[in-house]
Amino acid sequence: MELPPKVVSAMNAMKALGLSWEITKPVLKDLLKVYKYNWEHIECENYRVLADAVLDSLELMDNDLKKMTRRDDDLDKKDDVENNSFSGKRAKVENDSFSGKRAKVENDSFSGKRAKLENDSFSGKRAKVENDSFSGKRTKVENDSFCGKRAKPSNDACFDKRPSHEPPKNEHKSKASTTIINRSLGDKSQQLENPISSAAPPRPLPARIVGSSRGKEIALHDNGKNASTDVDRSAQNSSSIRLELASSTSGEVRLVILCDPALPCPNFQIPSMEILCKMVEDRCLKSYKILEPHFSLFSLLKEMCHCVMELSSNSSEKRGNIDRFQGMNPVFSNGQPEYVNLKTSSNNKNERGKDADDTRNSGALPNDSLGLVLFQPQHSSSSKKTVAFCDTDISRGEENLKISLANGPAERYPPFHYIPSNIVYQNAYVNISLARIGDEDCCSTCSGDCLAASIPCPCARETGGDYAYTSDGLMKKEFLDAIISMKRDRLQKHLYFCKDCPIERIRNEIMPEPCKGHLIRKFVKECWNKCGCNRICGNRLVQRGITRNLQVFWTVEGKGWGLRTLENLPMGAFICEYVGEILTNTELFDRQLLVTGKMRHTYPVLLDADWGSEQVLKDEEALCLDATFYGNVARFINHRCGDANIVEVPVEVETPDHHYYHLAFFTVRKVEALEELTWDYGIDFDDQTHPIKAFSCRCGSKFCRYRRAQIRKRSALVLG
Ligand SMILES: C[S@@+](CC[C@H](N)C(=O)[O-])C[C@H]1O[C@@H](n2cnc3c(N)ncnc32)[C@H](O)[C@@H]1O
Repeated sequence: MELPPKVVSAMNAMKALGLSWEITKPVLKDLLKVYKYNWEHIECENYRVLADAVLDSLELMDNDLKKMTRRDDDLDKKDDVENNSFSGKRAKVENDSFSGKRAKVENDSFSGKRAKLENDSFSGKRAKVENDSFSGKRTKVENDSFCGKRAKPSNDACFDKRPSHEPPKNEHKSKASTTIINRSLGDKSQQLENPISSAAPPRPLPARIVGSSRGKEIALHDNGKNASTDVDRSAQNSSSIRLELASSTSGEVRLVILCDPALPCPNFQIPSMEILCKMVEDRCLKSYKILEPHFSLFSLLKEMCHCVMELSSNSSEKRGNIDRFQGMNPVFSNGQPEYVNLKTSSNNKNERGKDADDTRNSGALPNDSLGLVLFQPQHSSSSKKTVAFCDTDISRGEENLKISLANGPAERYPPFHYIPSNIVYQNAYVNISLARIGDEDCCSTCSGDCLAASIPCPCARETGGDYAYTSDGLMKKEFLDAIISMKRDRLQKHLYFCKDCPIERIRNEIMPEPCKGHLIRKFVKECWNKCGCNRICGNRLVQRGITRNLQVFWTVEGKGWGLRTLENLPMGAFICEYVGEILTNTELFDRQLLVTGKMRHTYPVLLDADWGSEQVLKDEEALCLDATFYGNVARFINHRCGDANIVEVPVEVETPDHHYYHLAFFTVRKVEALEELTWDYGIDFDDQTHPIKAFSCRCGSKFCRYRRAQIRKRSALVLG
């Protein structure tokens, strides 16, 4: 029978990742069921959800095989073996592939915290958490993904896959969450644990706006005195993060976000309100194409409050109360539950006459506030969290333009010294002297703008007799294309192999391995001080520094900080140079040995053009740039496999040799404002010998090499 085109496309996409039809088919089948045959979810991000689900199923098969082996050895656990025979496990693998996938999607969108947030053990969720005993998050998510919308009996059936003798590991944790509630809400907890619905019928729409796009359920409650008790229990039962909206007849409206602390999630961090808002706003913009320029989550929440008031009291008189709704405050935590206070009182005093901000530290909610409450899970209460509200220039005036920092966790902002141009650390030999620049390497007879002259000057020699830049200050397409194709073809032909490779020498002085090859680079040569042209000559671009509006921001994919543009960029636009300390490779190697604990290196770059063309390069001539301690904005550029939107171009400015040069980033396509700028670091994720341990790539590209490497590894484990 001929397969539907959508199925064929999905299969082909998986095949391209090395995943066979046999492995993909059952997973896809289940995914379609879960998503009610809505292909949109499955197709987005080049079938990312499907790829994750298949990967998870492979992993589970692998785990199951391992478990089986262990169990085979253990005669006392005969029942276990029966429960987990390969065929019996099949259903489990398929189911888990979904839950795994679902967890992944949500992790992706909430930078690792989602899986945590997703678990709902607040008040009425006790039974559910008790069921959740199979293996932490996964089983819990399985429930949500598979059975969340079903009637209770089938819900329970989902959990029955757990061997009956396994203890309910998380039972005690649901108690912990209750403790938090009581502690956090004080006398309000009872109201929130037994929420009572509004006099008006539950309104699914506002709930959807705030929390549904990833399948989150939101309970809309009213804890007012005159309300009835027909809460939307189904939503409550299947929810994992809840936003409670409570209003009273006295005009108080409170928004409460409840996160479950029940399951261990060492990386759980409460996001800053500003980041949270930004993220939701970005999503809204993306999903709903909201064009209103002043759209903000807070306005939306405020609107929600208005609606609650209007619906619950049938009166618009109380709007005044909410109109005094104020902006959020930065949140600082010292182990207390964190919340942001949306004050109803214009003088910021609560009814006890205390400054409302003080309640941040008391752990109690002010009685007269609109509290947007973020509960901090108990297990991470000791970790210090700060929220950065920086509207600052991270370059401290060193660049032509301010480089802003969008809000993010302040404690995660790296301690480094901003420098606008490279600086020699110690032993690197960088010979910058006018004497080394011959007549053929400069244009001393030029004047004004070289690009305006009818014949290209000697400085264009390096780029084949034509300038690499257009008169608009962009890199020419042909030049960009050549650079990109050389980078892509690295395995084919564009590599130099040293006789005596400085890198291999450092790794093993006595028995160095053969050189792994160095990329042959296509250089740009800019006019410089010995040239007759002026400073605004079109062949001086990189040396004039940053001219685009850039911003460092906290990525949602879990990549840490990243760099984005605040303006639309055409193809070929210069972004910035990679600036850092100029080190010899030995110095870099020594540094890496010294790095301890949580200290992380940025990815250093080797200035390795032409190494292979030299006989033997002395250590002090084989250079690299390290931006860990001293660097510029480029240290925030994250990696993307294959289809990054910027590319690094070697640029010769002060020296005619290729030991030391500048590495400048140019866009390879149009980039829209607010898009992250990414660069392919050229990492080989299979290379275990690289001095810097590769990270788990979360670039999200369909060309992701890390993902492929993982697939290869797992397939090898499972299949052979
Ligand atoms: C040059 S820094 C980039 C800025 C970095 N994200 C930060 O917060 O400072 C390189 C580091 O960022 C992280 N990173 C970059 N690209 C990544 C990706 N695609 N996936 C996951 N982590 C990434 C890795 O920890 C890497 O070592």
